[in-house]
Amino acid sequence: MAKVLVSDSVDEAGIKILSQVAQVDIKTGLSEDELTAIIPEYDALMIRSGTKVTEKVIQAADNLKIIGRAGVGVDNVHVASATRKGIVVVNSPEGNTIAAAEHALAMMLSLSRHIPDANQSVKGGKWDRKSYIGSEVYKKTLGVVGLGKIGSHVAKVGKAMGMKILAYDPFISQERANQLGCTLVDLDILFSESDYITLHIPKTKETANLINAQSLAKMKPHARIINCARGGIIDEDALYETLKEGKIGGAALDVFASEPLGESKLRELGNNIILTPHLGASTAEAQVNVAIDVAEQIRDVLLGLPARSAVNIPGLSPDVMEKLRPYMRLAETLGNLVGQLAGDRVESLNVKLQGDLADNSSQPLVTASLKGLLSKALRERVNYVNAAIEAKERGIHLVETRDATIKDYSNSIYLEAVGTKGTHAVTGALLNDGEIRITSINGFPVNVPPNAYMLFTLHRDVPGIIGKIGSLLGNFNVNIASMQVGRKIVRGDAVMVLSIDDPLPEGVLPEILKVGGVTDAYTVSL
Ligand SMILES: NC(=O)c1ccc[n+]([C@@H]2O[C@H](COP(=O)([O-])OP(=O)(O)OC[C@H]3O[C@@H](n4cnc5c(N)ncnc54)[C@H](O)[C@@H]3O)[C@@H](O)[C@H]2O)c1
Ligand SMILES: O=C(O)[C@H](O)COP(=O)(O)O
Repeated sequence: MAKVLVSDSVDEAGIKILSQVAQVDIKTGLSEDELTAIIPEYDALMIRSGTKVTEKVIQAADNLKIIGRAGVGVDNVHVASATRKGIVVVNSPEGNTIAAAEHALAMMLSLSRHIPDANQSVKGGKWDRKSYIGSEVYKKTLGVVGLGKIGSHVAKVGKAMGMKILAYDPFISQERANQLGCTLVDLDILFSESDYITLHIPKTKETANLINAQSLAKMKPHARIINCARGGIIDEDALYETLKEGKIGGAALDVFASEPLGESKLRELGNNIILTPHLGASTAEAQVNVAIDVAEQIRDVLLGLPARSAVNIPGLSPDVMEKLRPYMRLAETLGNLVGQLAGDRVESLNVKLQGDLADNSSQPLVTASLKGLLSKALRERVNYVNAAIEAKERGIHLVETRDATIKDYSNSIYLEAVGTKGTHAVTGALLNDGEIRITSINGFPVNVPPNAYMLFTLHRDVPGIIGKIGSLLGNFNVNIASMQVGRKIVRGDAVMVLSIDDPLPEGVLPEILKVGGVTDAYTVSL
């Protein structure tokens, strides 16, 4: 039975789903070394933001097939290492959108009405109504940095509260901004014109310290800034100085450059800052959503099905996947075949998707072809996640072409590879019952199913050759299951495809090559 490690606290609904297909171990609070020591036992890992899945952990994860992040941000996972190792990384892109947006809105209202301090004051025995005069958000300007899922919801609610919404997001269309009633502006304008600024962008190389002393200096003296996105997007030292000197109205932070927040000058500030311990996704509803979403994906991947929200392989809708699944097998088989014919050190692979496969949704067939091609060298180390990266690292030049006009067998895949044994090309298609047929070898038409052991010869189409090869195989006690010859013109060049019951014994291939008229011969195992 597969084993799943759950190393952060996730909702029971997720554990129930995982338990249907796997042994589930819940071990939270592990150090990097502790996690590295036990990870080789596991097929899947389920985490939230607490577990740091470092390169070291991934290196040790020899059986891991999937890392499921019960939430949005995968910045705590070394995704590049996971991809290289063929581990799928999935998340729950929408499960906590509303929770995070509502937390940002709660922060905005808490700042504007001094809720945390007023609460402390009353609990401390006071009845002070003068110190907590607030300000309304109505008719104020809200600047949303990042108009993605969370930013859009914040913008909608802000709009409903009567706020004017400015937005900065270089990747969002004017049309989308118009739909949301937002005015797209550049970051400088957003900072200088907003009364409230809320961040909803990922932490990337570009966004690290995006909000720094210069941007904070552009804010209006009473303006407030909220970060419920990721720590490290605001320079915490610059924010501390700005707040300490009273240059802006306040700040509310749910996320920090280093978490859990240790000793920090931010804790010393007074009532102009609100700090929460990364609570954006912490609602009962969001935790059920993300746990179910991610557990279902882990279950599916363990059962050999695709994941719907993989961050390191393209996600496919179920209907596209349904159409492609049989062709993935075909592409992989043909990749494996052409790779064996082309020999070692394949330099290039041309993948031509024909007929109805010639649309963009068929892209995974290119990956499947690469997986097949590399399977001889990499065996089970290559999969749909790392095939493209492994091919690139080996310097394999990939050419993809599409031709919707080629309709023989209605949908077919043509692969051409160049390797140490020269240029070889194969075409394959599916019969109505889903059976694979190899339909051409090096341009010679054939119609053969793939077989575990096969022998291909290239020869002159002259009388006697087939008989000679047949008796040679007989002498070596090789049993032929099926045989077919493909030729373009009578007495020209031809290809012979033999399916045999066992691997070809040592020494037979050189004997076949000695038969007069045989120009080349290959054994293939599919
Ligand atoms: N505090 C929490 O508990 C919590 C919960 C959920 C999500 N988050 C975080 O909130 C953030 C937003 O999540 P989301 O689901 O809305 O993501 P999303 O991908 O839907 O939206 C992110 C938006 O940021 C934009 N963007 C990217 N780079 C940008 C840049 N340099 N400048 C401006 N805009 C840029 C993108 O175009 C996109 O529209 C993420 O960092 C996520 O990890 C935090
Ligand atoms: O990216 C996210 O989904 C949030 O930061 C939530 O993190 P959490 O799952 O640790 O609460």
